[in-house]
Amino acid sequence: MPLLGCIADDFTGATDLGSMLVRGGMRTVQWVGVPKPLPDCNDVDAVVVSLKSRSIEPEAAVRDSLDALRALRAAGAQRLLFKYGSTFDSTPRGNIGPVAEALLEATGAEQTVFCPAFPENGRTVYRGHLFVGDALLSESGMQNHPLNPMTDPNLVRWLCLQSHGEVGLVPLDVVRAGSAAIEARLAELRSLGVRLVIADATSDDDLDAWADALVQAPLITAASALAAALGQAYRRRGLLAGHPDDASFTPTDGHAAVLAGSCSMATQRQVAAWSAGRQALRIDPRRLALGQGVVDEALAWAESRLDDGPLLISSTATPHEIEQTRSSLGEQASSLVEEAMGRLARGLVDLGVRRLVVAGGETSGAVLQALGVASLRIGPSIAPGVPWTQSTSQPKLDLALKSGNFGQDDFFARALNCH
Ligand SMILES: Nc1ncnc2c1ncn2[C@@H]1O[C@H](COP(=O)(O)OP(=O)(O)O)[C@@H](O)[C@H]1O
Ligand SMILES: O=C(O)[C@@H](O)C(=O)COP(=O)(O)O
Repeated sequence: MPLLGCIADDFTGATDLGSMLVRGGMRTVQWVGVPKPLPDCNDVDAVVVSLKSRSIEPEAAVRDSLDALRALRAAGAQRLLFKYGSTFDSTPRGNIGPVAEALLEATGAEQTVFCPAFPENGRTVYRGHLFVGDALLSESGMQNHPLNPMTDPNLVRWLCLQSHGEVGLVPLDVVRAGSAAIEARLAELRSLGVRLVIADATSDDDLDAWADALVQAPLITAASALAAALGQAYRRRGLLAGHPDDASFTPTDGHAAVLAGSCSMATQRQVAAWSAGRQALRIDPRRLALGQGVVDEALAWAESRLDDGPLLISSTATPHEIEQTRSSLGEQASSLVEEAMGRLARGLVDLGVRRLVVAGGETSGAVLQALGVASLRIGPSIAPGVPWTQSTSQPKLDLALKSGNFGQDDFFARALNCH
């Protein structure tokens, strides 16, 4: 029976979380949406439901998250974790605040923490301010995100905008005083009616302290890194019975390709590094909007080259180019590109691609939905937060869903072993 049920607001975030749960010693399955009928979950410690709820209307995100909660409860999950991006990807309207408040209501939990820190990937929270490496969130490149520009690094202020309730903070000095001090501060905030609490944390030891403090919590909201610490804390308390998974599988035979729809800075570097010496094609959203057969052209290009080795198709653009596209296409630019990425994925699989790297959370959601993948097994890690996964349905596909800002510059070549 799963101890922990997880709701992830995007698909790369879900595999990131799956990878960390496995690292934390939890036997984990990942569902793409809510499967019908529900699979048997007796032999797992954690179930992750991947939603595409990060950038939709807040009401729709709440509805999808509550559906996922019902399914997780029906599967027997006792505790709940709501996973969002370690860069707190959201807008002043949501969806982190509205979903968290709806989950508080539905679970009857009195309070929940918000812990986006992921120190191994440079995301730290100090005095409620989120840093990416040495830069404040709002100067990290995330201020230019096409869907959720992160223009304020102060998470207390940012979460306040999206929530009804008051937002509190457990600062680092309390965290460093240990889990009992954290619990005492949470109780004090509860007595003041503060139900939403930002968690300072700048190191993995801080996450261990948080995990110990939250071992009995019915509802936690966080990025993935806390999950690894939570798994270990659950085991220390004797809450996990089975042996951890060995996250390994035999790579599937077939062609390999990369689809990049992320415009994040790390993806821009990764696309440039790949394109410097390997097969690469760029698609232009403005040509997509004109209905110029861009997807068919790209698939014809791929068909004649797949035998020569892995190739990349991307829409990755600089902030300036995105601005230009947005001024001519408006909001529809993102959905046009996502729809094209879904069709490209289907076309590539028809051409024999069986190993697919996808860059971008929304992009991965569009691709998995287009491919009709229902659930994934978590495999070996390629970079912190990015594992290989394998689809459990036919045709068997190896999928690496890369969060926009994760991975080294040569991530694509590393993933596909083509150094
Ligand atoms: N050239 C482009 N112009 C405008 N939007 C784009 C372009 N390329 C991709 N997009 C859109 O930008 C969004 C990127 O989000 P996502 O895939 O989640 O990446 P990340 O993981 O970096 O956040 C997607 O909706 C994608 O369709
Ligand atoms: O926690 C993270 O940063 C990632 O798991 C994640 O969710 C990032 O989202 P995308 O950059 O949109 O892939």
